[in-house]
Amino acid sequence: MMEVLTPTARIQLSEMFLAVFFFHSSEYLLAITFHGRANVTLGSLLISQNYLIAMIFSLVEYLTEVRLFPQLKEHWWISYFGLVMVVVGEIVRKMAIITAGTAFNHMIRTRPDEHHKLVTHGIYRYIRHPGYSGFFICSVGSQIMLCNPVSTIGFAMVVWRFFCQQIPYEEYFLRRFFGLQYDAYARRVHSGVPFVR
Ligand SMILES: C[S@@+](CC[C@H](N)C(=O)[O-])C[C@H]1O[C@@H](n2cnc3c(N)ncnc32)[C@H](O)[C@@H]1O
Repeated sequence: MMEVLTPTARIQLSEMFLAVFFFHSSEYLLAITFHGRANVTLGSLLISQNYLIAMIFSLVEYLTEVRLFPQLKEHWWISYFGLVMVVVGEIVRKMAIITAGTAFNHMIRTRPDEHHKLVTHGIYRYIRHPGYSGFFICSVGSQIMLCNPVSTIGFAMVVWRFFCQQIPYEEYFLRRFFGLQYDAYARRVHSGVPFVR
């Protein structure tokens, strides 16, 4: 397949596959590091059905456009801007996971746990949901990197909408666990996701 692709497409698709591979393998390894092998399932790879559909859609868009409008993919400054977003998003998310440690789990905690402490230091001092913020930047950046206009808008809308629902749900439990301490923290620090206070 690589032979039928333009040199540009080979570079951009390789960057995409590397970014995806790095994202999932590092999420899994960090989950094992903080929670132990016995407590981590393949769910920590964060590959859901909806995610696979989005990735296939993005690939189909890329391959269609590279055939019909090859010039669209030659906007290297746009592509590199997307690459920078992917790297920045990854750094923000990994800083969140490393800072929160065992408090960062892939399933929202709905029951109090004596070992669960409110994290407000490190990157959480500046962003309330750095893990989500990083994911948002990284996923939108991946589509900008591919110069995929439809998927850029689609990913931004779908991921934003997901976090719009996820954050109030997660914070409902955080308020129950940490009460006024969480209220004060939430008043002080922005969520890190656009238009979600
Ligand atoms: C997938 S992690 C995401 C954490 C955070 N929303 C973020 O974006 O960095 C979800 C878990 O983190 C926990 N959590 C979220 N914010 C926290 C904080 N500031 N301190 C401790 N635990 C937190 C929640 O209870 C939930 O079980």
